Amino acid sequence: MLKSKEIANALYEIEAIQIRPDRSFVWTSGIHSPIYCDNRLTMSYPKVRKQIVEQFAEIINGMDEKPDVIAGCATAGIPHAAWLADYLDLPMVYVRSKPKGHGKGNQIEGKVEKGDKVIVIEDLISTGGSSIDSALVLQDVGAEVLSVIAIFSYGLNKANNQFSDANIPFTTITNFDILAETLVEKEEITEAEKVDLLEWRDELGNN
Ligand SMILES: O=P(O)(O)OC[C@H]1O[C@H](OP(=O)(O)OP(=O)(O)O)[C@H](O)[C@@H]1O
Ligand SMILES: O=C(O)c1cc(=O)[nH]c(=O)[nH]1
Repeated sequence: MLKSKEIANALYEIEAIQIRPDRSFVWTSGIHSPIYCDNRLTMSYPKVRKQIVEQFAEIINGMDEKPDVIAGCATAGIPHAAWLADYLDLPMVYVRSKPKGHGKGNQIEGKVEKGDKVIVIEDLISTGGSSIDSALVLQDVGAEVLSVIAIFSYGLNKANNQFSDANIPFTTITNFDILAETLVEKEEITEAEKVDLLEWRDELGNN
C-alpha cells in the first residue's frame, strides 16, 4: 500500500509546506494560493527522497505495462526521475518546458524512440498543464505515455479534466486532502481552516 500519509508528513517535517492566508503565493498557472508545496526541498533530504523513489517504484510495479524509459519534467521532476531511473535500472530522459533556444534546439534531452513506453515523473500537479505538456511532447515523437506520476496533487477538477481530455492516466503518491488532514493533526491549522482550504480548492475547480 502507498505511504501517502507518511510522505505528506515528511513534506510537513522538512518544511516543504508553507501557508499564507493572504493568498500571496502565485502558481505557475497564475493562480493565487494560500499554500505552496515546495517538493524541491526533498532533494536535500536523502531519506525522504529515497522514500519517494520507493513509492514511485511501487506504483509502477502495480501497473500492467512496464516502462522502457523514465522521463522527468523540467525542472522539479528531473531529480526524482533520475533517482527512479537509477533505482529501476532504466534509461532516463527529461523534457524541457520549451525547446532549447541554442545548441541542438532539443525539447527532450536524452534518447527516446518511437514506440518506447514512458512514465512521466513530475514533482507536483496543480492544473496538470506542465506534466500534460511534457507527455504531449513525448507522444509527438512517437512514445507511448503509460502514465504521469507525481509526488503530490491538489486534486483540482481542472487537472482531472485536462488529464481525461488528453487521455493520459495520472497517479500521485499523496495529495492535498491527506496533507490538510496532516496539518490539522500537527495543529498547524484548525479543522475550520482545513475546511476553508478544501473549499478554496473545490471552488478553483469550477473556474
Ligand atoms: O500542474 P501545473 O499547474 O502545471 O503546476 C505544477 C508545476 O508547477 C511547478 O513548476 P514550476 O513552473 O514552478 O517550475 P519548476 O519545476 O522549474 O520549478 C511544479 O514543479 C510543476 O511542474
Ligand atoms: O502550481 C504551482 O506552480 C506550484 C504549486 C505548489 O504548491 N508548489 C509548486 O512547486 N508549484
